[in-house]
Amino acid sequence: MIVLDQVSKRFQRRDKSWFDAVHPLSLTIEQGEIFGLMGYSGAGKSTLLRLINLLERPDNGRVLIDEHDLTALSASGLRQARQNIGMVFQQFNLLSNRSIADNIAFPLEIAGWSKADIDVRVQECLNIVGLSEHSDKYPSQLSGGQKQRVGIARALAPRPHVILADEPTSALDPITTRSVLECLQDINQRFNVTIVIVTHEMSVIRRICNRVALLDNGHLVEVVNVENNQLYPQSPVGQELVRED
Ligand SMILES: Nc1ncnc2c1ncn2[C@@H]1O[C@H](COP(=O)(O)OP(=O)(O)OP(=O)(O)O)[C@@H](O)[C@H]1O
Repeated sequence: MIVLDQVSKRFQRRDKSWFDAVHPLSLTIEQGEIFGLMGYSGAGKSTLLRLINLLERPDNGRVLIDEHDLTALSASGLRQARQNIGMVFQQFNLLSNRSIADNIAFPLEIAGWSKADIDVRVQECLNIVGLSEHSDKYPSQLSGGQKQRVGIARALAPRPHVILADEPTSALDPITTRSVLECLQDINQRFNVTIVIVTHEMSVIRRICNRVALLDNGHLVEVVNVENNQLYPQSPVGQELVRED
């Protein structure tokens, strides 16, 4: 379970004035959910996502994952805790000079796994995302959708409880988007991994999310349930986002 307790984040602009990217907000995401963060550009979605693994440290408030307060951890404690939180990026962020298998192995090497355990786990993850026959290729030899599957396999490799996905399908065409979303959904269902996904596409929310937090100018406007691929926001901004879909 992820608990954001009154977290906030402000950035300093070039002219030294301060800008509130995330106003104080609280949110609880249950283990096993696929939870969306949605809003217009600049709403604070990515910043909020990055507060969950402390890639951005909140100015105030606490972030609890499985009841551990990440904001109270030392640097080494935080490194350890991050093993439990995978991340998937819009532009994949693969290492171009490493093979697919070695990209997936990377977080396991950092975490100090043995070579034998890494080899087994990499094969498992390749299998899960359907890329077993591509293990010796390099990222430049894969399509966008395949690259994102490698990104997902890499995030999954250390057996995290949580995967944070920042616009994972925004660089992909609609058909590839569908297959990448199915891959995320499959991982969620098979391994009960909580997935938090930032998107500006309502279709992504409809397809795979259980709930979505709607953000507007750094404020949490409402949290909406998604049932049978439908959602009925109450807020004006939520209704606008649905209407524009
Ligand atoms: N490191 C930073 N320094 C200064 N301002 C920042 C920083 N990171 C984000 N911001 C600002 O905070 C606001 C929220 O950014 P964020 O990326 O979280 O929004 P978003 O909803 O994900 O938007 P988008 O859909 O465009 O990516 C934006 O105005 C952005 O310019």
